[in-house]
Amino acid sequence: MPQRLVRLLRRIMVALMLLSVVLLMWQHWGMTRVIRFDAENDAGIFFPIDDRPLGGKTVSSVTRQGDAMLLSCALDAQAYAWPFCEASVRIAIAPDGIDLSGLDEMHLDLGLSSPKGRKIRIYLRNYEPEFSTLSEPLSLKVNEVEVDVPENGQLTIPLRYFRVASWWLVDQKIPFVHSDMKLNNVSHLEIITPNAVVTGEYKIAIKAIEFRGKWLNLTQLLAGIVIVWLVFGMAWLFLELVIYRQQIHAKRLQMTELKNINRALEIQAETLSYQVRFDSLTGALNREGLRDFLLQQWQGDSPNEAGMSLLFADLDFFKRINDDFGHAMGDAVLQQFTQVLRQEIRQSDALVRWGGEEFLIVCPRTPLDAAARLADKLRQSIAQVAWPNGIQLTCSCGVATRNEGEAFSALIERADAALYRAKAAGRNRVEVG
Ligand SMILES: Nc1nc2c(ncn2[C@@H]2O[C@H](COP(=O)(O)OP(=O)(O)OP(=O)(O)O)[C@@H](O)[C@H]2O)c(=O)[nH]1
Repeated sequence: MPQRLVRLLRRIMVALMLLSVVLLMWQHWGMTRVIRFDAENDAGIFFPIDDRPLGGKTVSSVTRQGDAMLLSCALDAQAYAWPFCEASVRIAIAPDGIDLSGLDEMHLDLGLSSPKGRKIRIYLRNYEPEFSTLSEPLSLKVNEVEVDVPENGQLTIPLRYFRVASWWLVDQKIPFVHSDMKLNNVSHLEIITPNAVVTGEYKIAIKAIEFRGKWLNLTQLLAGIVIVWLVFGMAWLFLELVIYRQQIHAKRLQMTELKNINRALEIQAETLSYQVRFDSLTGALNREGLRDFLLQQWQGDSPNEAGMSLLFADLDFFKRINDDFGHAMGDAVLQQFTQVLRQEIRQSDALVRWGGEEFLIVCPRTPLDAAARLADKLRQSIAQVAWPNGIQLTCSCGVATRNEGEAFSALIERADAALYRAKAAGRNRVEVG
């Protein structure tokens, strides 16, 4: 992977680690969400309710008193079986309530004056379309707690302590599947006198109501962090995959290029090896090629073994062809001369251009008389060839057979001497050395 990209990904990873730690710390010590209602700003949402519509004689009112809303209640415990009075606080307008389900606790700043005890009931009324209707206030689910109000009036209640009122479930004939506590759509809060009451004056001063919690709970935050890490990890893996594929592609191209270069070098090596051993004009072996041939030849046989014959063939008056018809014609004649010689000799013989128009024919395991016959056959063939431009050509040949233990150079010298004699004797002849 390119270094720049790796550095960038590492930085992002470090940033994500820091962000995760910061978010977890913030969730633990901060991230506070507060929904607050107080007498000073929200006086209009407090209403008195009592038991008179149900046949009771309790009289209640809600008035503003300083920084609190005061529920004053003349409670008559005789006229009705379940006497009560309450301050109803409309925190939203049904059917659109407030979702308190993600919050942790409810805090009340209260004052209480009661003829008996310090208990109050609190209802959180949840609108649920499965059974709630706007025309029937009692159809909103009643989630309740009954608590003691401390002397200082600072009351904190975890929201999970609320329970659906059993009397409400019975009254409203709510099916079991809807009987769980739900605070996802709360439109009303009610602060009510307790269950067991005596006749007398009750006063509840409500300064503030707060719902407190976190913007995100720990589970939500952890889920979010895990998702972000998973996305980051997958993006990293995907990137690695893309880069890996690119690298493989580049490697393949490189391999193909190397193969091509290799092939070109092989061809070049083959060409060079050919050029080193063969004469470029005639295709006959050159002196290096002759060396190779002799080495191969002597791999099996002893170098001192007799029986190898050598023919030294040379075109007669070749110079004249160059002079009369030009050098190109001379080259063509040399090529044709080579072809004729090659056709006449055996596969196991070696045809070597010794220099200029001089050619050696090395015949392994060939006695002198056979070599002399071959030389004469060659001479006759050359004389019979139809050369270009009606040229008449002959060749002379010196033949020698290797004596046991004789150096190859000595054999060449003897064949050359025989050729010299053939030339001296008038050309178009074979002389044996
Ligand atoms: N066209 C051509 N001519 C070459 C080549 N190599 C050598 N020659 C020519 O061959 C000629 C050889 O001349 P000489 O040595 O006098 O031999 P010759 O004319 O055949 O005479 P004899 O051998 O005495 O019969 C020279 O003119 C060289 O320039 C070649 O590769 N191509």
